[in-house]
Amino acid sequence: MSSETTTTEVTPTPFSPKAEEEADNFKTDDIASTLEHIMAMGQGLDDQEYTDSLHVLQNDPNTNLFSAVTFEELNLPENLLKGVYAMKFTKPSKIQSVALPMILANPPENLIGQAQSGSGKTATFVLGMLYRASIDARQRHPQALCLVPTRELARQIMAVTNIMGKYCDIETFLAVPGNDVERGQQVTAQIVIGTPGRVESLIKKRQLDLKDLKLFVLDEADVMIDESGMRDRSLAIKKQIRNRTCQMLLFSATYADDVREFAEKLVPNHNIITVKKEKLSLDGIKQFWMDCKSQEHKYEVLSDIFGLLNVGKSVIFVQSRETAKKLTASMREKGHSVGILHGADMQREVRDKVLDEFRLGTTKVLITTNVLARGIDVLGVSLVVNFDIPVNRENQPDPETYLHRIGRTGRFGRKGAAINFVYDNKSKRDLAEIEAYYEKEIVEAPADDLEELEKLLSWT
Ligand SMILES: Nc1ncnc2c1ncn2[C@@H]1O[C@H](COP(=O)(O)OP(=O)(O)OP(=O)(O)O)[C@@H](O)[C@H]1O
Repeated sequence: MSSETTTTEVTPTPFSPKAEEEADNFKTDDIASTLEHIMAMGQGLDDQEYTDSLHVLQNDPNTNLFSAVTFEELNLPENLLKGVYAMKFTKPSKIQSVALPMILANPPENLIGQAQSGSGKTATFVLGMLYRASIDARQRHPQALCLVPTRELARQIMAVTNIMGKYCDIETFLAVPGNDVERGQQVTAQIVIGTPGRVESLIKKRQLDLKDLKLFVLDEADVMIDESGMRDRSLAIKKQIRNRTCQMLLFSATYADDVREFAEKLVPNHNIITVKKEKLSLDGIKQFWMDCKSQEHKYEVLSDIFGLLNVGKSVIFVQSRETAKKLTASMREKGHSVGILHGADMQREVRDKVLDEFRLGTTKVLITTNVLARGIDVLGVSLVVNFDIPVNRENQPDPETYLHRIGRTGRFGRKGAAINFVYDNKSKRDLAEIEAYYEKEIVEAPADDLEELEKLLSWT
């Protein structure tokens, strides 16, 4: 089966003064348990204008947020329906209404799911996990496991699961480095969400037993099966599942052709939901390119943008941690308050704190690597800057990473913009290839006329 979707325009979501006040009063001392609170707060950030526009989108059959059915009509059990309403969702999106009947089917069905960034895939598989884990919640071992590529995404999905699972009598366990299980003890939680390395190590130490697993989810599935380290670990973990009828769900916004083929071999008797690549770019995200003339001049242009324009929360993507550090130093030297997050050589507590502060709005500009390119859902991100055009290990343009990066804005019908910095023939060629791949025009924006840029970025 296949589903093709498009989106139409809605208005942006300001960070409300009330939420900012709450954010100021909120201390992030206990990082591990604060995320749920922050995300629950985030649910209240939207204004009436957004809600009205969302209503329009969810009733327009041409959008990826449309659904012909209500959550009630999807036959969700009462406790899950209450969980959905705790998230303040009123109507399912297209992926939710198409995938949930397969996910909740009995006997369970396998699914390879694709839908645009920010269209509600997380809630789709989280409801699946809560549903399977609730069937016999008295069991004191894992029933559902979700593997993701980064600790940040694991924490986020855990928070969503805990909010949605408020009315289910089940426990969750976050399998990321730093969250240890006492020696001699086993994970008894019914739902486990984590990174492949940590999950594998718990299995090796006999602290995690997957023998009775009923549901195995790979989120950001294309990267989980494409990057050799992740793939090896994910496959080794899958081998530990002895329940032959364990349901498998794969989700991502992108699947390169060869990755999709591999996924199809990996998941037996699967249903598949696909989106054509020309339909993947969201109309709610304006895309621009800016000729910065030289690598060094990119630093000046970025500083000018944040010095002169009043942009909301922004994420700046760079290719390497060295560039992230250099750019952060340069921006701070010029008086900008920016956060930095990268995977390598950064303490995990610091990583958690940096992202929590960005969610709270304490930091408005975050400089990061591809570690935050996928899945991260922070309300109010109105601008993404590709300081470096994304390339793969062979130094070739990487359209999948591009789509995920820009998808940190324009979430669930909101509006946003992405600016791509180019400066030489290679970066221009790489971006042109990405533009051709998605068949969506990327418009030139001037690097030396910020008044004009402000007009281009505006949605009004
Ligand atoms: N039915 C719904 N009604 C209103 N908001 C929703 C609904 N479903 C999801 N959302 C919200 O939409 C936002 C994006 O959802 P989510 O993070 O699940 O997207 P995604 O498809 O997983 O994105 P990505 O491809 O980036 O991983 C979240 O803030 C989520 O709470």
